[in-house]
Amino acid sequence: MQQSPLSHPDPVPPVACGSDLQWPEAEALATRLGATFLGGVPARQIDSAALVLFLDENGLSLQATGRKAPGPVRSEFVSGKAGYRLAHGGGTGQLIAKAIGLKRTNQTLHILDATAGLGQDAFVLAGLGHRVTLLERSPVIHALLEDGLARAAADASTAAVASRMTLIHADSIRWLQARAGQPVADVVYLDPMFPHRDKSAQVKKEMQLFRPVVGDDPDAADLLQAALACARYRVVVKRSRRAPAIEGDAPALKLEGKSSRYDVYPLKALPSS
Ligand SMILES: C[S@@+](CC[C@H](N)C(=O)[O-])C[C@H]1O[C@@H](n2cnc3c(N)ncnc32)[C@H](O)[C@@H]1O
Repeated sequence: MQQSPLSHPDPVPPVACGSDLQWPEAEALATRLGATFLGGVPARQIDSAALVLFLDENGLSLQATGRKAPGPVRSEFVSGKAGYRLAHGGGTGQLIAKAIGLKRTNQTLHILDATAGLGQDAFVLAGLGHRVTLLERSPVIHALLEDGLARAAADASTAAVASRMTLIHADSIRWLQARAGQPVADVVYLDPMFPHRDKSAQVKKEMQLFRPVVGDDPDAADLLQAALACARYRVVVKRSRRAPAIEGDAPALKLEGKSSRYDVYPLKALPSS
């Protein structure tokens, strides 16, 4: 796994663990992140911090502390929504697949997901057979995703999909700018944070914990420009349905779903076979 110095300032919450079993791993993570290590203590009993990274037998999660805190957020591929979608998903009929531009199920591409987050969209794309390189700049979100991918790689139901996903810890703007003019992937996929996103209960809970860690991604316009200089065929941007397009070049195509929209910036026709 590649590491690189980051320019984005991130508030790093303290790290705690569920039992002595996870102690060495949790302590090593705290050292790596430069975070305070709280040892083995239930997250709900920690009053000193608003957020905590908590490692237990279910993996690494971001949790709010205190008794009335919303539930944990983790990168999860084996169970929950991602696992269900992999088993029962809509294949190339899904809006995200249409935005990427697939015409046939046997066509595979190299996709760069430059705003990896918890990896849910990248997992859908890798589930369709694509090779996905994931870039995430927040050390906290990167740690959650790294943990989710490791658990997916160890489970028979998700190992093949996880093997097509490569995670890199980097700021995508700098990473792409360093490669400007050379195609780094067939498609560059972006899903930056937006101040007023979806208000569904699940998204709300995730965002309550996510936003203090990653902020609002105010540099999304720079990211789009950097992506346009590095994609072979197209750049695809996910927005919430009513959000304006990212500032700068206008998308040539907009695909609207129930809550999300995909803005497509084509550069060159995709191969048809
Ligand atoms: C809305 S979340 C992405 C969610 C993701 N699509 C998923 O399915 O889980 C946006 C993420 O992009 C990351 N991000 C934003 N700008 C970035 C950049 N320039 N480089 C790397 N990561 C970036 C943020 O740290 C955040 O984790």
